Amino acid sequence: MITVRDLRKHYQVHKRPPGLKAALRSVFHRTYTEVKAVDGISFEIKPGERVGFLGPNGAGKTTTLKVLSGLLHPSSGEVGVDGHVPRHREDAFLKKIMLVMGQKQQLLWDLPPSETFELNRAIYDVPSAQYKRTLDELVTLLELGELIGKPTRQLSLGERMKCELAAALIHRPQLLFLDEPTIGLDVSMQATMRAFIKSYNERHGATLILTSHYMDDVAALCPRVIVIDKGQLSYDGSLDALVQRVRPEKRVVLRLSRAVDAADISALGKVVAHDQASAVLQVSQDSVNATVSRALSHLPVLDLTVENAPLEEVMSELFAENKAHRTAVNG
Ligand SMILES: Nc1ncnc2c1ncn2[C@@H]1O[C@H](COP(=O)(O)OP(=O)(O)OP(=O)(O)O)[C@@H](O)[C@H]1O
Repeated sequence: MITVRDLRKHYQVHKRPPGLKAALRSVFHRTYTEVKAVDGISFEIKPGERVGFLGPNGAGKTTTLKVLSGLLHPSSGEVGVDGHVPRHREDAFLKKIMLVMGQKQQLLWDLPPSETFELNRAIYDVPSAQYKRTLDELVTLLELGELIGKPTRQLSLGERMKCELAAALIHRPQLLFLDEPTIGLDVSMQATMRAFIKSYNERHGATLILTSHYMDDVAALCPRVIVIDKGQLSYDGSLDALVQRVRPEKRVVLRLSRAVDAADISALGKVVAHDQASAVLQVSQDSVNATVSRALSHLPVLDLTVENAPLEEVMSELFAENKAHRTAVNG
C-alpha cells in the first residue's frame, strides 16, 4: 500500500542574525542553513495496517505525512501510495486518502458541519445513496446528533474534532493519515475517538498511520510503530517488541490494606513508588513470580497486578538512547 525509499526532505532556512545592523545587512547578503526534516527513511506499510508514527518534537513526523499525502514534494527518494506518486495529486489518489490534522480544521467556521459534509460530498463526487449511508453511520457511531446542525464556532473542541473526523470520512478514504487527532481532548473524548478510529479500520479495512504524543492512543490503536528521531528511522516493528527491548523489566503494583515500612517494600525489589496505600516495584522478568509470592505472603495485599513500564517512559528512554548515540557518533 505504502512504499517509502530513502525519503529526504530538506529545507533551506534563512539564518537571521541577531541585532538590527546585522539584520539589515542580511537583507542584501542572505545566509541559509539546511534543516534536514526527514533524512533518509525507508519503510513499507501493508493494506489495513494500523501504524503509530512516533518521535520527539521536530522529529519529522508531520513532514513525512505531508509528503505521503502529496502536500510536500520530497527533496529526494521514492514514495508510492497504492500505485500513485503522491505529489502528482491525481483525483483517484485524492479520493483514497485523507490527512486529518488535530491542530488544523477543515470545517467552515460560521456554518454547521452538515454544510462541510455536503461540500465534501460534492468535491469527492460521492453518490447520494452512499453519502446518506455513510452519514447515518458516522452520526450514530460518533453520536453527532444535533451537533451537525449547529454553527461550528459554537461547538466545543471535542465536538468539533468528532465532526472534523466525520467530514474527513464522508468519501470513505482507504488510507487515513491522522496527525495528533486527540490533541487537547479530555480522556473520555480521547477514548471515544480511539474506539471510533479502530472500528473504522476494522469495518472498512482502511490503512491508518497515526502520530500522537498520547501513548494511550498508540497502545490502543497501533500494533506496529515506526519511530523517527532527527529525521532518521530509529525503530520499525511491533510495539510489544519495542517495550521488551527498551524496558524488559516488569512492574508489580500492590494495593495495600495498611501502611508498610519502606524497608519491607524495598526488600522485594526496586521501589518505583510507595505511599500509605500502595507500592510499585520494578523487577526483572525472571523474578516476577518470586516477588509476587513474597509480596502475598509478607505484606497486607488487597490487590496485585503485573504490568509493563508505562509507554511514556519507554519512549523517553528510547529518545534518550538515540541522543546519547548521536552524541557518541558526532562528538
Ligand atoms: N516549512 C518549513 N521550513 C523550515 N523548516 C521546517 C518547515 N517545516 C518543518 N520544518 C522543520 O523540520 C523539522 C521537522 O518538523 P515536523 O513538523 O515534521 O516535526 P514533527 O515530528 O511533526 O514534530 P511535532 O511532534 O513537534 O509536531 C523541525 O525541525 C521543523 O522546525
